[in-house]
Amino acid sequence: MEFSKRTREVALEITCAISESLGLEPNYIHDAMNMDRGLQMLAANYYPPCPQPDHAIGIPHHTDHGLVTLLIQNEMNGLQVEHNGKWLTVNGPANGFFVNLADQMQILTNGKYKSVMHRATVNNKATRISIAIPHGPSVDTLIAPAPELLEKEGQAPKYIGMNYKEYPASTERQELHEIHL
Ligand SMILES: O=C(O)CCC(=O)C(=O)O
Ligand SMILES: [Fe+2]
Repeated sequence: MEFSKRTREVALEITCAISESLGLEPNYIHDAMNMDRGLQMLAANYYPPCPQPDHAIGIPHHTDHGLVTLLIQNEMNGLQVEHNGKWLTVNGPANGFFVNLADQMQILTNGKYKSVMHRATVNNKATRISIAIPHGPSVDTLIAPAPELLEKEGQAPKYIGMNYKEYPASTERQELHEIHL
């Protein structure tokens, strides 16, 4: 209980910083995404040693749903993020969180912040454990590019608005709902 409360505070602080970085009120994302009723989950991943790590994958490539995922792991690395078409291994910070931005953040910011493509590899030395704590809007929130941001930047929306609870079923293609003009 205390852990979920404290991790939620960290995630909310990150949304405040992102709001400010976009020239919006610090509470903009919190309020627009109804985060007082926001979805918080916890996924514990267990990756036993694998004799042929090059022929296996822990979790295939994906982006997370939601706004901000906090990730912690034991002393074994394994998370990889895609950057310029290459997979980069993340050196997990000792006693720290790795922060992944997720799909609804990309939609809300009209693509200014990207939802990171990532995957988990396995190794043949020791068990790896990771705990992912995704934070999302409340399930009944309409997620669309922030009108205030579009106006400020003079941009057209790049994504179609959608209720958050409809989102998981609609993304089997692993593509965000881009508007193709
Ligand atoms: O184990 C990891 O480092 C990644 C886990 C992950 O991507 C997830 O649970 O969504
Ligand atoms: Fe993930």
